[in-house]
Amino acid sequence: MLKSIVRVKHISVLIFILLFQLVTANLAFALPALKIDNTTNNQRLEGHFKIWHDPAGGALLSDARQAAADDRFKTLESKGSTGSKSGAIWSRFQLHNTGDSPQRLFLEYVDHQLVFLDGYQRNYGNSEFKLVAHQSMLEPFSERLISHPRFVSFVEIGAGETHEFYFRFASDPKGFVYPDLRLWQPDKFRYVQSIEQLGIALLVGGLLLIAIIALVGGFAIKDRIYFAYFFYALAKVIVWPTVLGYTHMYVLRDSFHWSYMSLSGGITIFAGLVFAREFLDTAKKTPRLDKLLWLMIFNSLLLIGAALMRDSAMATGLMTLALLLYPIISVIALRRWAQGSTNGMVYSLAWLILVSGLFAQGLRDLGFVEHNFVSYYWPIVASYLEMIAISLAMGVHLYRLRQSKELAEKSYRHRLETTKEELERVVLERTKELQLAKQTAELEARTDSLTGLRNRRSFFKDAQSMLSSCQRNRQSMAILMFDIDHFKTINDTHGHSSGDVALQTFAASISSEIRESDIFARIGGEEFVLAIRAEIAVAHQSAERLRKVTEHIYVNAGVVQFKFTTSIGIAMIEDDDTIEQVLNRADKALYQAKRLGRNRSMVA
Ligand SMILES: Nc1nc2c(ncn2[C@@H]2O[C@H](COP(=O)(O)OP(=O)(O)OP(=O)(O)O)[C@@H](O)[C@H]2O)c(=O)[nH]1
Repeated sequence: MLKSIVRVKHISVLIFILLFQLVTANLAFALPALKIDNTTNNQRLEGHFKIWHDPAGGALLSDARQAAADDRFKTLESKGSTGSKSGAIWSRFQLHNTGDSPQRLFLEYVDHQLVFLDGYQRNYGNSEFKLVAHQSMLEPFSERLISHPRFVSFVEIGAGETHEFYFRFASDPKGFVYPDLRLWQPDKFRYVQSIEQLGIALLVGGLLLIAIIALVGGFAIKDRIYFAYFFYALAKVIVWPTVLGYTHMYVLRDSFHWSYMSLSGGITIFAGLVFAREFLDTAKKTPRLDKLLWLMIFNSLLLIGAALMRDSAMATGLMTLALLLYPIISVIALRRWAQGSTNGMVYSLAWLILVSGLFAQGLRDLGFVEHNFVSYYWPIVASYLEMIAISLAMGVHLYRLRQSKELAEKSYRHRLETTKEELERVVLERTKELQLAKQTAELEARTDSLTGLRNRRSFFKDAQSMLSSCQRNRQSMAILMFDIDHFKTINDTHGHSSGDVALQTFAASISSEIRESDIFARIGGEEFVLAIRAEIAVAHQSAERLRKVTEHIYVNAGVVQFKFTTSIGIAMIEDDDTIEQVLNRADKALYQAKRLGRNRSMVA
């Protein structure tokens, strides 16, 4: 029993579905009129219209009406657009005002890519069609009824009335068209428009800020990567408002041309590729892939050329090629990432975001992805996010540059410090050496090299100061002049070197017998002189003592030893004496001593 009830229910559902399909397929205009009233706002017509493709593009309203009568209007099958088609797409729909007052509405075209829009309206069943929209991108922007980057038309429907519409969408000569409109209350439309423009202004302003910072950075750091980044950001500042229609709305109000979009697009692609080369350092790190990048740069230059020459077919082809080649950058970035480059990692991510935006736009235009808020704005947001990601990487780049500069400065300071210390040490060492050399030179200048005693010059200097001091203090001073006896014979007998040893031994022996304050010097070959502070008697005693000391000197000359004696001349200083005068007197006394038989001392 229960089973049969379920079966009957199933059958009735099936019959209902079949009947529904039969009815909907046979009705020329199966879609019911869209109900509107004063609450209608941001209402898309999608699902409430049917379309007809006119491949030649020359069909008039009468042709479209005939197509409708022949049931040639079909439901739009794709999600995004009608795809790239030549000619025009006609859409047909009805609006029914359920309210008790007339409705004035804005009909906004949902995309910015349309070139022509025509619209016809009539009160269903009685009146003739009238033209409610006749817009063209080729017309100056200033002539638009409602100032907006996308086409906006105005319709009015009386209370309780149903109106029938035919809208013609065309992109000349071939293009992507999404035949959809949005209904707005005019005041709400203006409010949403200002919000949208604020959002776009913020994005573009952000890009401009990035461009300025990059430019300042370029001048400050003198790194050309920042200039490349500035150029790229600036190109984006130009391309997005141009593509979205704002450039024509605010700047080029009277001169629309599609080539401006291609030109700004070409420049942006070119700038992006130049920046990618710098940022990823492809010339050095991936030389083979770098050649592909050059190819892409060449393609972007051709695109710029085609846009300047206003060759639409060539520009479209080159732009498509440029976008199709874009994934190569991702490959390069991934390759650089694999090589351990942080820039490579960031760029892989940034480029993925950008390509996803462009991909979304492509899929939407081809009709694979729904035309909605996200698929409409994702490309520009993605393009912006790409710049943010790169900005972060540039920040990191700057931070690292600063760090390595600080490190270099630190090690430079350290090296400087070490070098300074080293220099100071060397200077100190050299100064010491120089002082020592000077001392040695001075010593040599006043020393007799054979005996180590003062030489003649030094004796005169030191004896002079002793003389002055003694004359000042009225002290006695004596000069003892020594001359070794028969020294020539010593030389002749024992050899010159033995004579030298005799002189050295004599000098050492006498030196050890006198006071430190006494001035002893060798002033000639075998002549020595001693200056002492002493009375005449003491001087004489000293001379005798030293003479006796000399008698006991034994000189070792190989197998034989020999002795020698010395004669001494003594002279006392007198007032106003000079050293020479005293020496002369001592010399005379010495001569006396020699004459009297040598080995004796004589007072002058
Ligand atoms: N070995 C050596 N001999 C020297 C040096 N300087 C001078 N003589 C020698 O000393 C000798 C001095 O001789 P003389 O002036 O004739 O006097 P002397 O032979 O000592 O005779 P008297 O002075 O009269 O006792 C010379 O033969 C010089 O060549 C020296 O530095 N070394």
